[in-house]
Formats: sequence, structure tokens, C-alpha cells
Amino acid sequence: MATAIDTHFNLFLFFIWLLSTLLVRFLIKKHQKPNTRTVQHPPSPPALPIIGHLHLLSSVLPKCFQTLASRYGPLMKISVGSSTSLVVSNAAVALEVLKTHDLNFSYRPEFGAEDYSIYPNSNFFGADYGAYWRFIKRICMTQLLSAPQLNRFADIRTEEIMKLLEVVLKRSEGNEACDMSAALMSTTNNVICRMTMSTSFSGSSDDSKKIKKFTDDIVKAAAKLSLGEVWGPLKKFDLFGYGRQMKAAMLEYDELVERILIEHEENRHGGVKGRKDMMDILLEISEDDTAEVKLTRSNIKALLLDIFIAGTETTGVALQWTLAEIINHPDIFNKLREEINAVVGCQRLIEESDVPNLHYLHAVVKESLRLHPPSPMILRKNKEDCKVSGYDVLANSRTMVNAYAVMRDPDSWEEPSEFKPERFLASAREKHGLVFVAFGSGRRACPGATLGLTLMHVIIGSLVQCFDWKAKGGVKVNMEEGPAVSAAMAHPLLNRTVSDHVRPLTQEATPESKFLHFSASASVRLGFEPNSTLLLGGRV
Ligand code: HEM
Repeated sequence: MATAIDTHFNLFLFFIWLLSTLLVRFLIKKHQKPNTRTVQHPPSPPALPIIGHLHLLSSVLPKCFQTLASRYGPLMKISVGSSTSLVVSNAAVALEVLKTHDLNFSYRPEFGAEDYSIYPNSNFFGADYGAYWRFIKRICMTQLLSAPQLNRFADIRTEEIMKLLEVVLKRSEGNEACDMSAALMSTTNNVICRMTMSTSFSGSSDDSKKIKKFTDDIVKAAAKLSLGEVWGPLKKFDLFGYGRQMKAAMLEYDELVERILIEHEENRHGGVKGRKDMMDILLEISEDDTAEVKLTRSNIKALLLDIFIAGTETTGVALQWTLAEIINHPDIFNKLREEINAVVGCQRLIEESDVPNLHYLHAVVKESLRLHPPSPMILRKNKEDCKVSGYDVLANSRTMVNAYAVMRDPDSWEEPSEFKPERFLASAREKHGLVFVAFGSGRRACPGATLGLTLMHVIIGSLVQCFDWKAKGGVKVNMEEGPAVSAAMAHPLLNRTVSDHVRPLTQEATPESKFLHFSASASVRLGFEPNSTLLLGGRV
């Protein structure tokens, strides 16, 4: 009997609670300001409980987001577990985010890796738009990556390109396979390491290789940690150990860079190297007591790490795609070769000073970056609520501009999936409202664009000038995109493929050739096709 009374009483209490809750909700709604509107979120595909949209995603994210956008629109909301992002997929909305709301979207979202960084709050890429970021950006644009500083290191780029040509030539000479992916990556890595901290000058020649290994390990662990975002609060337990892996790789990086920093401090005043690399410049700034921001050692190491991560892989990957496109388009290869023949001639190797006159080369590189942007997801966050494409975007929304989709948007580009460098030639350009975002846009746009492009122009120009690149038996290079957001080729230009493509042909070098260390004055016939051209410092 007592139990029945208790049950009735509990039910009565439950109804009282329910009624009062509904009443309070009703009163709150009634007293809300009449102009208060409901938030209109961007559209979103139907989600499953807990996993959200995970089941809709494939390993090649930019492509998968592009497909989803064709159904759910150019601004859509994607959730995976507890992580939510907005994805921008066409040129019009990209312009809104990157140009109209540039200042508001000049922040970067966090992706979970920051908790394990040994340089907390010191890096540049992830820094909020504020005094520290502005200070470093100014240093990048006026000193580290300025035109005069880049020019001071032109000889290093020439040297590294010569090494690359030698590798390709030697492999072909021995009829060996040539791993172009590795060769191109090693060239960009060596250039960037030597420009930042004169690696081949100090310490062992392995330093550049070690830097590449440590940064690759850091990036791999950070990418896995960013996927861990979906675990929400559970991510702090580092269940899979990726946080520990990232910390370990950062400590290895730190030890190496600390050693090089000490060498720089010892050599700096002696002026042994005769020119300042980026590390020298940063050390000088760190000693300046009047500087707006007092740079710490951690700031220096974190900024250099950003430069290695942001500069090497992007440029290396972009070079591979460009070469692959050239191999697949013999007509474009021929046109490029003709332009180089006309502008540079056959007596010397292409130089950086030739590049402004090689308009078709510019167009080829730009077209390759349009179709295969090496940073296909541009990551931003907004500080304040705003409207984009008619939808409400709340403050701190993680926003990804899908550069891959934006630069294949059929409303902006004719035949968007075709490799047509002509679209970037001056005469054609006026016809299109082009949105080229391979280097991002606005305040947070890539500060290394000039260096990246310089390397691409002169490396691709040299490879086209010196070797014939053809697909064996007309079989095209596989242009499938690789997994994750990295944008690398799924089937890199590895030995099997490339050995068949490389056709370094007749080389006749004069003894006075200032470019070649190859058997001077000898005529070396390489490759498989007779009567072709090779221009390295000799006659055709
Ligand atoms: C082909 C080569 C390259 C491509 C396609 C590329 C692309 C990009 C993109 C898309 C961004 C994000 C921009 C945005 O948010 O709007 C970026 C940022 C950045 N890039 Fe590059 N990049 C390249 C080469 C380089 C090089 C050579 C360096 C340095 C030596 C570099 C350093 C950076 C840095 C430090 C940032 C962060 C800027 C910031 O947060 O304010 N990049 N890059």
C-alpha cells in the first residue's frame, strides 16, 4: 500500500517538474526580444548518432568533400564524433570567407596536436591573429623570405638543382630506375634547410635528412592527433600514444636545432659564412631589446619548424604533380621546350633571371597548382559571428576552404578538370573571373609563395630543358590522389614509372661549361631515343 502511495507521489512530482519546465521554457520564449531570430546553420548531410558524418567520408578528403558539396551546397556543416567543421567548396563562398571576411577569418582552428607541442604558444602557423603573429609575419615578408634574402641564396638553389640533374642523368646512364618523388623532395628539403640554417655548412651533411625525418614524424603524429578530435574530452588520455610520438619527434628535432643554434651563435660574430641565413637573422632579432616582441629560443625553433613543414612537402609534392602532368601532355612538354629554347637558347642552363620571360612555364606551374593544390584544405576560424552565403556562422567555427574544389568550380573555370595552361596566359586570363587559392588568400596567405614558385619554375624549367619526358608506350602516369588531406600522388613518381619516362639524351658539354660537372666535352648518349636534344652547356 505504502509503495503504491510512493509511486503516485513520485509520478505527481514528475508531472510537477515537467509542467514547471515547460512553463519556464514558454515564459523565456515569450519574453525573448521580438527581433531575436533563430540561427540558420549551413546545410548538413543526414548524420548518424555518435559518428556523425564519418560514414560519408572517404580517404581522399578534398575530393570527398567536393562530391558532398555538389549535393549539400558550397557551405556545409560536417560533424565527425564531437568535432564539427564548415566546408567551403566554391569560388563565390571562398571569396566571402577569404576576402570579404578576411580579418574575421584570420585565425586558425586547433586540432588537438597543440597539447603535445614542446613549444606551446610559440608557433606561427597556429598563432591567433594578434601582435605576435603580425610581428612574425612582418619578419617573414621583410627579412626571412624577402626578395633580397631569396636572391642572396640563389647559388644554393642552382647547386641543388645541378645535384638533381646529376642524379637523374646518372640513374639513366646506368639504366637504373629513378625515384623522382624522392629526388624532388630531397632537392626542396636541401634548399630550404640550407637557406634557413646553412645545414651543409655546419655539422654533418646528414642534418637536412634528419630534419626531414623529424618533421615527417611530427606531421604524421599531428595528423593522427587531429583525427583524435572526434573523441572529444577523451582525446586528452592519448589512448593511442600519438601525443607521445609527436613529443618524441619534437624532442629529436629540438636537440638537432639547438646544436645548430649554438654553432650559429659561435660563428655569427666571426662572419665565417659571409652571409646571414634565416637562423642568423632570427638570433639577431632575439637579441634586440627594442624589438616589439622579445623572441625566445622556442619561438625561433617553432618558426623554423613551421617553415620546414609548410615549405618542403608542399613544394616537393607540387613538383611531382607538375612533372606528371607534363609527362601526360606531350604537346605541352614540346611547347615548354620550345619556349625555353627561344628564351634561354641551347648554350647554357636556365637561370632564375630567365623565369620572368618564360610565360608558358608560369602558366604550366600555375595550372598544376590549380588542379593539384598541395595544401588543399585551407584551415581558418572566425573570431566573431558573421553571415556567409546567407547562413549564420557562429564565432570560433572551424572552417575549411576546400581549395581543390574551389579551383575546379565549373562556375569559375572552363573545363575545370582539364590541364590547360593556356587559361593563365595574359590574353585568356581576362575572360575568366579566376579564383586561384593554391597559396590561400588575404592576411594569412602563404608567406613562402615567392620561394615556392621560384623553386618550381627553375626546377621544372631545368628538367624540361635537359631531358625528354615521355610516357612509355603512351601509358599515362596514374594521377590518382593519395589518402588523407596531404594531396600527394597516390602512386608517386617512383622508380618503376619514372625510369621509363626519363629520356636524358645527347649531352655535349664544352669544357668551359660553367654548369656541368659531367664528363665535359664528351658526348654521352643516354636513354632510348636517338636524335633528341639535351642542352646542358653544349651544342644541340
Ligand atoms: C608550392 C608551394 C607552396 C604552397 C602551394 C603553399 C600553400 C600554402 C597555403 C594554402 C597556406 C595557407 C594560407 C591561408 O590560410 O590562406 C600556406 C601557409 C603558409 N606557408 Fe605555404 N605554400 C608553399 C610553400 C611555402 C614555402 C616555400 C614556405 C616557407 C619557406 C611556406 C610557408 C608557409 C607558412 C609559414 C604558412 C603559414 C602562414 C600563416 O599562418 O600566416 N610555404 N601555404
